[in-house]
Amino acid sequence: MKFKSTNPYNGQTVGHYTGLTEKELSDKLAKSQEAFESWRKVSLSERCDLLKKAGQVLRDNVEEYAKMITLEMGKPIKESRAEVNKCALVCDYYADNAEAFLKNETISTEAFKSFVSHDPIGSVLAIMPWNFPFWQVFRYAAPTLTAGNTGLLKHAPNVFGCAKQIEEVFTKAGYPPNVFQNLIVHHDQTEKIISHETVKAITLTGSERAGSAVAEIAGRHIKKTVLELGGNNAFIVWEDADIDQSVKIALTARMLNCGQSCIAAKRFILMEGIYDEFVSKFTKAVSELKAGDPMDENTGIGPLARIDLADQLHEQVTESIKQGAKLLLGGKQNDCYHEPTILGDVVPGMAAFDQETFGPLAAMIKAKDIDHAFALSEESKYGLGVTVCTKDIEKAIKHSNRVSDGAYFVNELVKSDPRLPFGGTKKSGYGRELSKDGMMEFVNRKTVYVKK
Ligand SMILES: O=CCCCC(=O)O
Repeated sequence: MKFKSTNPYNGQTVGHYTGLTEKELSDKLAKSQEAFESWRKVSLSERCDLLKKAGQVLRDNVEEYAKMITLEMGKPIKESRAEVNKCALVCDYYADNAEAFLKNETISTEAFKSFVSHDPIGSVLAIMPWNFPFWQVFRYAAPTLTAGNTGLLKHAPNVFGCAKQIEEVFTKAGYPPNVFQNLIVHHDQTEKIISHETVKAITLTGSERAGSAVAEIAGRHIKKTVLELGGNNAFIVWEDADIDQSVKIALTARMLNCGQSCIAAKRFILMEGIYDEFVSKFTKAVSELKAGDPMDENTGIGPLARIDLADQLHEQVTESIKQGAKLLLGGKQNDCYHEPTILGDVVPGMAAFDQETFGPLAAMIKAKDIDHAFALSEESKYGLGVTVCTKDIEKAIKHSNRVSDGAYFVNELVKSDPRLPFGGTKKSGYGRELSKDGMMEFVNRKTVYVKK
């Protein structure tokens, strides 16, 4: 099978890739198992040294990798560089902390000795999306490989060039062969990979539909999954918030990566008293974003990664307007490009409220008071994260238990950080990435009990 990646900005072909035959795939799976047998015996300090080197390879080649990201999925080049550098950061983080995370945990009992050890489990398959094509892979690979597992990557077909480069990062860093392998495969081959005896667990970042399909197959084979799925984050602005600062945060929260992020703020829930001021300042800020070629240093907003994504966003805009939302800015689509769009007077029942919108569309929603704002925020099947903007920090902290999502950020956009657990609730998935939690997902926390 042949694959092709295409620059969404100009439609030019970026690369051609040949898919693995069934025989090649079986060979790669066998090699992954073989590599695991020796990789698990490599000392932790050596594994950490290699991870540090991987971070250095990323830093040394930031321009080349950032260029591939931008060419394949249209992210503005400055954001692509930031993504590659963040991958280097997550390598450093686990290289520096793996020993502390993986050390035996003593638990006192009546035994002579009792403790929990952290053993690797084998090959972990990652099914990853195109929106942060490097970051999503490194945040799984850094802890998972360092814990002594081997990695298999099934990346999104529109970023197979990135997938190839990621495999090269590990090779250049000096990892033993087959500890990390990129699999150029079609979706149809996924079931075979998941059910193969070599694969012990699966991590997926993607849509609710993909998550459910993968978890179903994995469940049949009693294999663990970590799922990081869609989101419809609320960005709540209280009456007392610093509006200029909130607008600045809101702009990045919604427009980073051209809005193509699960944790992007999508529903802006504004107290009635500040609704007009926030909407007018936010509209001005969004209208000043410079659209254009994502390879251009000054571009703030590029195309969406594929035309079907722009079509889908446009449908959500059109449907919401039919349902009564007011078009305040943008609204037009041209191939993969969709104008940054703001809809006012959005209420539950409209597409822009109920559905995840994966692009530069911001829904402005009025709330009567704080209780109403939290009630609106909770009116979502997703649960990735919520932002609250306010000057009353203590009150905001007190209200953190009103949010059932996986994250609650005050005066900051919901973002991932290697030091903090990352993941969702409800239809946003389960399990945690990053921090110690992320490393614990794919180890056998083994109870050791020793009696004299
Ligand atoms: O679609 C999910 C985006 C996650 C971005 C991040 O981890 O920062």
